[in-house]
Amino acid sequence: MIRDFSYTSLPQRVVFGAGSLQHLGREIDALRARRALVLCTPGQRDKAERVAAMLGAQAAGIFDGAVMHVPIETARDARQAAHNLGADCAIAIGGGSTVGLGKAIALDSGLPILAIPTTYAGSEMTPFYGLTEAGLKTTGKDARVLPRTVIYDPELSRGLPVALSVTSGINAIAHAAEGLYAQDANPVMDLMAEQGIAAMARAIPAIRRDSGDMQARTDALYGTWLCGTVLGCVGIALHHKLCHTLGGSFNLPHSEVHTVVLPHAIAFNAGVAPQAMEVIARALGTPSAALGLYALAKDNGAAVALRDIGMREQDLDRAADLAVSNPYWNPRPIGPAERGLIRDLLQRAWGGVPPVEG
Ligand SMILES: NC(=O)C1=CN([C@@H]2O[C@H](COP(=O)(O)OP(=O)(O)OC[C@H]3O[C@@H](n4cnc5c(N)ncnc54)[C@H](O)[C@@H]3O)[C@@H](O)[C@H]2O)C=CC1
Ligand SMILES: O=C(O)/C=C\C(=O)CC(=O)O
Repeated sequence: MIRDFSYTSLPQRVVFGAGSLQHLGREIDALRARRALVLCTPGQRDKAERVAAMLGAQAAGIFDGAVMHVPIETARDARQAAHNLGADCAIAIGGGSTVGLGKAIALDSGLPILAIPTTYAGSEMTPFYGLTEAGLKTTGKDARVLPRTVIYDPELSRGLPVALSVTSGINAIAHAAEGLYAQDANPVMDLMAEQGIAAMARAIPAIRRDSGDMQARTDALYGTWLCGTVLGCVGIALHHKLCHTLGGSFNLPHSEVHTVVLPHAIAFNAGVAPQAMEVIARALGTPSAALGLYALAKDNGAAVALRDIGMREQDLDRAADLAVSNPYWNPRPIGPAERGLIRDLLQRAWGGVPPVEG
C-alpha cells in the first residue's frame, strides 16, 4: 500500500564509474572554480597529491589534517588555510572525516565542495555536518554543506582495508535501514534503500574474499550512493542517535560502532516497523532483518561487541542517560520513560550477544 508522502530531491551532480577521477578537470570547470583546496587525512596524502597534480594551476594547496568527528580546532585551521590560499572551492578526497572537514569550511564560507569518497560512509550525499568542541559533538543540517559534485571512482577504494570496508559498508546499510522507517520515509527512498542494502550485502563478503575484486568494489560504491542518498533525504532514528552518543561522547570509532549497534537498534524497532523489516530481510536474503545484520558483521570478521571497540561497561549508564535525554524521532518512543529498555539494549550490544526483538 502506498502511503501519502512528500519528497524533496537534493541538487547534486554524481559521476560514477571506475576511472571517473579522470573527469575531475571537467567537473571543476563546471563549478567555475579557479583555485581548489584539496582536503585529506594524513594517510591519504598521496591521493590528494595526485588530485593536485591533475589540477595544476587550479590547485590552491593541500590541507591534510582531516580527523574523525571534525574537531573545531581542525575546522578553524582548514577555514584559515582556505582563506589564506584564496580558495574558491574545496575538494575532499577521502572518507566521512575528510568530507566532514569540507562541510565545516562550506558552513563558514559557502565554498562549493567537490567530494571524491574513498569509504562507504555516505556523507557526500547529505546536508548534515558534525563538529566536535570540548568533547561534545553537535550535528546540524545546512544546504550549504551539501557537496555540489560527487565523483565515485571504485578504483580509489581498492586499497580500503578489508576490516574497514566491512564496517563502513554496514555504516551505509544503517542509513538505508533507518530510512525505511523514518518519519519522512517515501517510496522513492524505499526503492533506493532496498537496492542499496542488497548491493552492500553482495559486496561485503566478496570484498572479504578478495579486496581487489573490482566488481565488488563497484557494487559497494553503488550501495554507498544509494544508502547515502537515503540518509540525505529522509530522517534518522534510534540507531543513529545511539551511534552519535557513543561516537561523540565516548570517542568510539564511527563505522565500528554502527556495525555493533545496528542489529540491536533494528531489533528494538522490529515490532513497530514490520514492512521495513521485510524489506531489510529481503535485501539481505535472510529470514530476520536483525539477525541477518548481526550475521553479516560477525561472518565477515567485524567486532559485534562494544566492549571490543573500546567501550567501558561502567559508561553504559551514562550513555543510556545521554541517548534518552534528547532523543531523535523514532517509530517507537525512546524518551526518558524507555531509559531501562535502552540500557538493556546497550548491555546486549556491549556483550556482543545476538539481538533480541521486543
Ligand atoms: N554528515 C554525514 O552525513 C555523515 C558523516 N559521517 C562522519 O564521517 C566520519 C567517519 O567517516 P569514515 O569514512 O567512516 O572514516 P574516515 O574518513 O575517518 O576514514 C577512516 C580511515 O580510513 C582511511 N581511508 C579512507 N579511505 C581509504 C582508502 N580508500 N584506502 C585506505 N585508507 C583509507 C582514512 O585516512 C582514515 O584513516 C565520522 O566523523 C562520521 O560522523 C559519516 C557518515 C555520514
Ligand atoms: O552517523 C552517521 O553515519 C551519519 C551522520 C553523522 O555521522 C553526522 C556527522 O557527524 O556528520
